Amino acid sequence: MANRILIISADEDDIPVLKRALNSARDGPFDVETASTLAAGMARLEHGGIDAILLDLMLPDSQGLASFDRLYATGRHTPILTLCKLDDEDNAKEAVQRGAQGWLSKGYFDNYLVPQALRNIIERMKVEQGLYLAQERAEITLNSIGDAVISTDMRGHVDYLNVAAELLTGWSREDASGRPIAEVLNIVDSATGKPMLSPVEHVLQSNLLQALTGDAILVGRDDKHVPIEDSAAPIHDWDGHLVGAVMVFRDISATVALTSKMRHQAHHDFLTNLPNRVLLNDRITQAIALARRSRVRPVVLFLDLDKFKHINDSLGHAVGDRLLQGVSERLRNCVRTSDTVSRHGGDEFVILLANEHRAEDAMVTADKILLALSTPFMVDGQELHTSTSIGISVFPLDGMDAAALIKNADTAMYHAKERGRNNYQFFRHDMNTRAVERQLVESNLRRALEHGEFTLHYQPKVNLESGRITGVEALLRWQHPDWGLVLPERFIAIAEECGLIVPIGNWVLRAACMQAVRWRDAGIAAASIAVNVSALEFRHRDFFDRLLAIVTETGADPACLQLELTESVLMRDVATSAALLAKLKAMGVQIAVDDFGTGYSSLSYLNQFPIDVLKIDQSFVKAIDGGMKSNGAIVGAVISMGRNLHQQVIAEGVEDEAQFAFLKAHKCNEGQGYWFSRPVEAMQMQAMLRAGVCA
Ligand SMILES: Nc1nc2c(ncn2[C@@H]2O[C@H](COP(=O)(O)O[C@H]3[C@@H](O)[C@H](n4cnc5c(=O)[nH]c(N)nc54)O[C@@H]3COP(=O)(O)O)[C@@H](O)[C@H]2O)c(=O)[nH]1
Repeated sequence: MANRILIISADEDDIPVLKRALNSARDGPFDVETASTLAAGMARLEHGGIDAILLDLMLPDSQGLASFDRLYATGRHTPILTLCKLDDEDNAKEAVQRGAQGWLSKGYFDNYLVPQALRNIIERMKVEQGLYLAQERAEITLNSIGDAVISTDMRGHVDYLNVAAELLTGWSREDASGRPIAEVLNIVDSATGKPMLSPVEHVLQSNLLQALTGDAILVGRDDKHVPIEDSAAPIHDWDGHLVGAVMVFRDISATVALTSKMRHQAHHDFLTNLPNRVLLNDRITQAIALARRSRVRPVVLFLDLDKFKHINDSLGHAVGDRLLQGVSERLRNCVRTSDTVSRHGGDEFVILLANEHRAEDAMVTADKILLALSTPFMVDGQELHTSTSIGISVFPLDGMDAAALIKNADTAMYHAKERGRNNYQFFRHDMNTRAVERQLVESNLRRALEHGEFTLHYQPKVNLESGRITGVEALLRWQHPDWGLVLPERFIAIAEECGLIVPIGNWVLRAACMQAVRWRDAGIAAASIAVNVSALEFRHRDFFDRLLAIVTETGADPACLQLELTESVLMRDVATSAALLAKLKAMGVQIAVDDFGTGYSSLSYLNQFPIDVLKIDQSFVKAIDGGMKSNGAIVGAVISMGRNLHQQVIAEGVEDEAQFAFLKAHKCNEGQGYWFSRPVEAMQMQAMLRAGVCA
C-alpha cells in the first residue's frame, strides 16, 4: 500500500517540486496531501492515515519551532521531517532534538533520495512502534504473571525484576539494579539450610539451561523464608554470545504446605492424630536397622482396650471416639519422645519402644500404661472405666521384621485378655498354636448360626429332699460338621471376644423358650428352664426388648424362664443392673446368680438385687470332700445366707454321694451335677421330666 505523506507548507514553489520527487519513487509513488497552514495540517492529522509529515517551519499561523512542537504534541507517533532552507538548518536541528526524525534542505527537494529517506523513516518508525509494543506487551505480561522473573547481565548483575520478583525478594527494581545476583537472591538449601548458588549463577557458568528445581528456600530482604521452585536460562545476543541470564521462580509455600498436610494425613490416624500403621511400620523398620548395629532391643506393645465395644455400643460412637482420644493422650504420656504410639484401628494401639536394652524394661512402661488407664475418663459428664490388655514382643527373638513383631505382640495380647484382661503378657512361641485355633474357631462360628449347627442340651436340677426334678439348665452345644460335638468351653469366650455372643445368645433364648412351649404343649408340668447370659448380652442396649419379643413371639411363660448371671456381670454397674433386673422381675422372669462365691462381690450390693436363686460354684462343692474341715464351711455359709435372704440355694457340680449327703444335711434346696444326670438331649430330658426324677 502506498504511504501517505502530508506536506504542510505555505510555499507554493516547494510543493510541486516535492510532489514530483515523491512521485518519481521507483518502488511506487506516495499519496501526497497538502495543507498550507498548521491548523489545516493538524485537522488533517486528526483524521488519521498519515504515515509521515513534511513540515515547513515557516507557516503563516505558527512560525518556527512552535509549529513543530504543536504538531509533534498532536501526532507524536507520526514521523515528522522538517523542511528548511540550505542556510538555515539550526531550527531543523533543534526540531530533531525535540523529536523530529530529520530534515530536508530545500536545495535537495528534487533529489531522488528524498523518497528513499522518507521510506526509511516510515519503516524505522514502524519498527520502533513494533518494538515499543513488544516491549510494552512483555512488561505488562511480566508484571501480570504470578511468577517472579529476574534477569542479569553476563557478570551476574541484576538488570531487571518484575513486580512478583520485587515482592518475593523484598528488593525494588531500582535498589536491585546493578547488584550481584547473590546479594538480591539469597537462596539456601531447604534440607540443610546451607547457602546455594542461584540457578542464574549456574547458567552463567555453564551457558546451559537450568531445569526446574524445588528444593530451595529464598531468604527475603526482610529475612522471610519462602520455599521456591525455580528455573533459569541464558540470554544470547544477535551473534549468539552469552549476555546474561533470566531466572523464573515462584512461591511454593501453598504446595509445600498441602504436600506436607497430605503426607501427614497418609501417615497419621484422623481421629487421634497418632501415627498410623504405615508410619509405625517405617519406624519399627528403622529401629530394627539401628538395633542390628547397636545393643538396643526394640519392643512392640500391642494394646486392645477391654470392653471398648460395649462402651461404643451402649453410649454411642461419639463417646467412643472421645474415649479413644483420651486414651491416646495418656498413652503418649507414658512413653519417651523417641518411642512411637500408633493407632492400629478400632480400639487397638501399637507402641514401639525403640531404645530398650532389656526386655524387662518394657514391663515398666506396660505397668505405667495399666496404671494410667485405670483412672476413669470423664466424657460428656460421664465417668467411663476402661482398661487394656497388652501383648509384648521383643526384637529379635519374637520377630525379625515389623510384621512379625506386631503379629506376635497381637497374639500375646489375646493371651492377656484370656488371663482376665487389664494385664500384659510377653509373647511365647507356643502362643501361636492357640492363636491359630482361636482364628479357626472364630471363622467357623460365623457360619454356625446360618447353618443351624447349634443345639441345646439340658441338665436337670433336683430337689435334694424329694429327689424330684425342679427345672433344667439349657446348655449350648455346637454340632460342627467336621469336629463333631463342640463344648462351650472351646467357643463361648471367643464368641464373647468377637461379639458373636449376642446373636448366639438370642438363638439360645429363643430355642429355650420354644422348648418350654413344646414341653408345656406335651403336658409336662411347668419346669423352669435356666439360660446362661453373658456380660455382653446383658449389657447390650436391646437386651430387655429382645427378650420380651422372644417371649411374646414364642408364647413362653416368662415365669418358666430363669436367667443365670454371674456375680461379676451384676456388680460391674450396680445401678444399671438393678434397674434391668427390676424390669425383668416385673416381666415375671427369675434371676439366678451363677458361680456364686467366685466373684468376691459385696454382699450389701447383692442384697439390693431381686435375686431368686444362688448357685454355689462347683469349685466349692468339689472341695466338700477334699478332706479339710474348712472345705464345707463356705458351702454351709452360703446355704444359711440364702435361707436368711429367702433365696433358693442350688449347688452345682454335684458328682458324688458324699457331696450330695453333705448338701442334704445342710438343707441345701437343690443340686445339679453328674451325680443326678449329665446334660442330655431334649428328648431324653423330656422323658426324665415326664417321670419327674432323673433316670
Ligand atoms: N453365655 C452362655 N454360656 C453358656 C451357654 N451354655 C453353656 N455356657 C457356659 O459354658 C460353660 C461350660 O458349659 P458346659 O460345658 O455346658 O458345662 C456345664 C455343665 O456340663 C457342667 N457340669 C454340670 N454338672 C457337672 C459336674 O457334676 N461336674 C463337672 N465337672 N461339670 C459339670 O457345668 C457347666 C454348667 O455351668 P454353669 O453354667 O455355671 O451352671 C459354663 O460356664 C456355662 O455357663 C450359653 O448358652 N450361653
